[in-house]
Amino acid sequence: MKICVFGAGAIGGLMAARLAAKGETEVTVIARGPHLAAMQANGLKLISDGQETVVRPRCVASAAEAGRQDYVVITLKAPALAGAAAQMQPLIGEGTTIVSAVNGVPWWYFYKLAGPYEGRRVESVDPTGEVGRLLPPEKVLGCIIYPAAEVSEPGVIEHTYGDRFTLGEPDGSRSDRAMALSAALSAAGFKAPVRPKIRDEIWVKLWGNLAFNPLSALTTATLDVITGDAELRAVCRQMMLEAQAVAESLGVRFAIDVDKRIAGAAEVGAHKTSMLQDLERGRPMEVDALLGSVVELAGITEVPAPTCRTVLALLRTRARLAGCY
Ligand SMILES: NC(=O)C1=CN([C@@H]2O[C@H](COP(=O)(O)OP(=O)(O)OC[C@H]3O[C@@H](n4cnc5c(N)ncnc54)[C@H](OP(=O)(O)O)[C@@H]3O)[C@@H](O)[C@H]2O)C=CC1
Ligand SMILES: CC(C)(CO)C(=O)C(=O)O
Repeated sequence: MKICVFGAGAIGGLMAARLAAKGETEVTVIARGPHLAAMQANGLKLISDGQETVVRPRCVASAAEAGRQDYVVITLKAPALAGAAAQMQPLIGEGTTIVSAVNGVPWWYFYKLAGPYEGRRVESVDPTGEVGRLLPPEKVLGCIIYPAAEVSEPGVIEHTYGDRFTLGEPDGSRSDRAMALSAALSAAGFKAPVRPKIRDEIWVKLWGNLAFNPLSALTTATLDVITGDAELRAVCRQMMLEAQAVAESLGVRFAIDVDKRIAGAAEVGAHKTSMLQDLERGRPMEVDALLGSVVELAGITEVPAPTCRTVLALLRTRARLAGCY
């Protein structure tokens, strides 16, 4: 099985390192800059549970060098997707499965979503339609990322939490391609269940990101401060309730309630959200995938989302002024 991880930073590096260590799949990573150079020179180092492992997957700069793949796992930050979709074309053939492992509302969200919105485009993440054209939804397998990791120095991935990558077909089927990838990830030491309602899980993950990440970027507060402050917590809760109404109008069912989700985030403690980290490092922020898309879906479904809209306006300006949007 040929698996290419496109954008093998923290999450992609973690996945690639464990797959390569298992040795049952042919793993290629596509990365760039000093991180790629370090992996090519010294291998990919994974630090996890106090253990260091160095593996040597094929590390290349371009899809042309990697060639056709059985699976292309996209682990880019959301703002990089539209620009990178064209670069991925040499990886994609008739039998290729594209695994979308990017936080937020994905470009394929409305593909095979039974109901009045089937086939619509999510403009916030696919503004021109190019992403959907170059990465056709019928090739896509959804993936929710639960682990946490970071590139602590070029070529080195520090894995801090979690080992689950939930998979799911847009139509909910237990397809051969989903089961085969699940088996490969499980053999590499991850939990990789194939779920019938992948959009329900997208929303539970997104629920936290759409509220905590923007508020942390606006206030510079860590998760413990946001969830511990009555006023900020109320803003988060209101955003999450608005988002829940949007999602439910699209057929999503939440397995937990909003207060349980907030309590879960509070347990993470003094964590700087990824959006705050991106802001501090001057990197593109996942504004549209995490919140712009939710406000767009609120418009499509005609569900009022005034708090989400207000926070989005503030966040866009904050991100623009920092050169991160
Ligand atoms: N890290 C985490 O703990 C978690 C991350 N996620 C989500 O996972 C996704 C991936 O995040 P994460 O792994 O942290 O991101 P990273 O920034 O660590 O990894 C993305 C990598 O892709 C590279 N890249 C970007 N564009 C290209 C390109 N055109 N060609 C080759 N390489 C490219 C980046 O290089 P460069 O650095 O040069 O831009 C970077 O190395 C995001 O949606 C994130 O929100 C979800 C849960 C936890
Ligand atoms: C804040 C947290 C833990 C949940 O919203 C997260 O996933 C992030 O930092 O992006």
